[in-house]
Formats: sequence, C-alpha cells, structure tokens
Amino acid sequence: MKFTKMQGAGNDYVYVDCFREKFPADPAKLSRAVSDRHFGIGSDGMILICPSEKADARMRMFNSDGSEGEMCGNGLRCVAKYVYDHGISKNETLKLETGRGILTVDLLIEQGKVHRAKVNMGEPILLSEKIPTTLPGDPPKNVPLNIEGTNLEVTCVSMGNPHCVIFVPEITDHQVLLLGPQLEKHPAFPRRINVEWIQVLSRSEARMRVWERGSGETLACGTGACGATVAGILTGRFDRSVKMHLLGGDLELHWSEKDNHVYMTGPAAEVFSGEWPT
Ligand SMILES: N[C@H](CCC[C@H](N)C(=O)O)C(=O)O
Repeated sequence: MKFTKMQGAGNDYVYVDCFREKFPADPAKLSRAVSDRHFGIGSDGMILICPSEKADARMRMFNSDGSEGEMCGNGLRCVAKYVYDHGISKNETLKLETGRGILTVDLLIEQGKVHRAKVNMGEPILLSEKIPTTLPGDPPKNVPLNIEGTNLEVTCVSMGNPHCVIFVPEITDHQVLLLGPQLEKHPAFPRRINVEWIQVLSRSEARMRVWERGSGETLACGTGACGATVAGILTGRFDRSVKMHLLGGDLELHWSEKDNHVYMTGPAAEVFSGEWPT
C-alpha cells in the first residue's frame, strides 16, 4: 500500500490515496499499526482520501487508537494539498466531503504547489446535546468542573467533533498530560472529547496545547483552534480574529459575524512517501 506522510502545523498523519489504493479492510487496525512511532510509520493517525459523489474528494480520519473522528482541520488542509498537487482536481477552490458535510477550501499556491490553505470550517455547534455533553448551557460556558481535586472552568463547542476549552494563566504539563486524559474520558462527555488549554496573550493572540481524543497530545489541532477561538469570543476574551500559537506552528482563525462560519488558515506540507507492507 502506497502512503504519503503529511503534516499541518506539526499535526502529522499517514495519508492513503483511495483513488488508487484499495479501501483498507480494517481501517481502525491499520491506523493503530501505521501510527505507532516505534513499530510503524509514526503519526497522530491515518487519513484516507476517497472518491466522493458530491465533492472533489472525501476525507475519512482515524486517530492513533483506531477511533474515527468526524473532522480534522489540519488534516483537511493536507487533503486539499494532496488533491491539488497530485492532480485529482486542479480547482483552486476545492469542495471536500467530511463527517460534518462538504467544506470549501481556498488554496494558496506557490510555484505550482499548495503551501497554505484557508478552510471554511462551517458554523460552530453550540447546543450541549449536539456537542455532545451533559454539562449545562447552550453552549456550556465557564462551567465549573472538578478533576482530581483541581477546579477548572470549561467551555464546550463542537466543530463537527467535540471540544472542551479551558483558559488558564499558564499551560503546564500537569494540565495537558494528566488532566487531559481524565477530561477526555469524563462521563460528562458521552463521545469523549478533545481538550484545549489556552493562555490568552491579547484579544487577538493566544497560546494553545491540546490533548486529542484518541491520539493524546499532538503539536496542533485545527478544529481545536477553531473551537478555542469561538469559546474565547463567547466568553468575552477575544475579538473576531485570533492568531493561535501551537507547539507545531501558528494558525489564523476568524469567526465571521456575517455568515457565522469559522475560517481557518494554515500550512500544509508533504514530508515523504513510501510503501506499507499489507
Ligand atoms: N487534529 C485534528 C482533530 C482530530 C480530532 C480527533 N482527535 C477527534 O475528534 O477524535 C484537527 O486538526 O482538527
């Protein structure tokens, strides 16, 4: 099976072109195997680029534990780059099908190749039962939650996949690596959750670390950066445009007052390609 390793802001996945390769018999198992950083290729998960009846291509994303996510922001920019650079479509605005419907991606092309992309991530989902969470409020905003004796205030948003955003004065390993996995599996989140820790630097700039559902700490999370932007705007911390500094790079986010959609701009890069024995 041919594969391509790509990364967006350091959030790295193994990409399989299912226009050319057979759809894997057991994608969950394959994702666990290829993602392993010691015994596999090494990645945060696996993304399948598939034909679509309604769009230029369809993305299916699997975390490194094999679970499937509805959406992946960094992954979608990389899918867009792959689709354009490998000639699946030469449209400079692509329609890509995801678990949350068809999204539009504008490509930024240099010397014939995509190096950045701007994704219309759609409207944030703010109803608690749709996020889903049992925490009160639509959306749950600054809700107190005690984890392992630590008092937190959480704000929840879905960007197609669920996010729990926590604003802190400073981000620590304890929060990300110890409280992150406890929150991921907390009973308030019936489909588990991605956890974003945010240090606000100004009304338009912040630092973020993330504990991802199904993959653990990653260097960046596009949907998470969108969720955190929406959470920061809803709680009065941010203006409508935010630059988010993640461990693997920066993302630019904008929650439009005009159409209520969130726009995310960031890098996408191909790292190497190879063959995986099947
Ligand atoms: N890193 C991804 C999100 C993966 C989400 C996944 N961990 C889940 O929802 O289960 C992003 O850039 O948006």
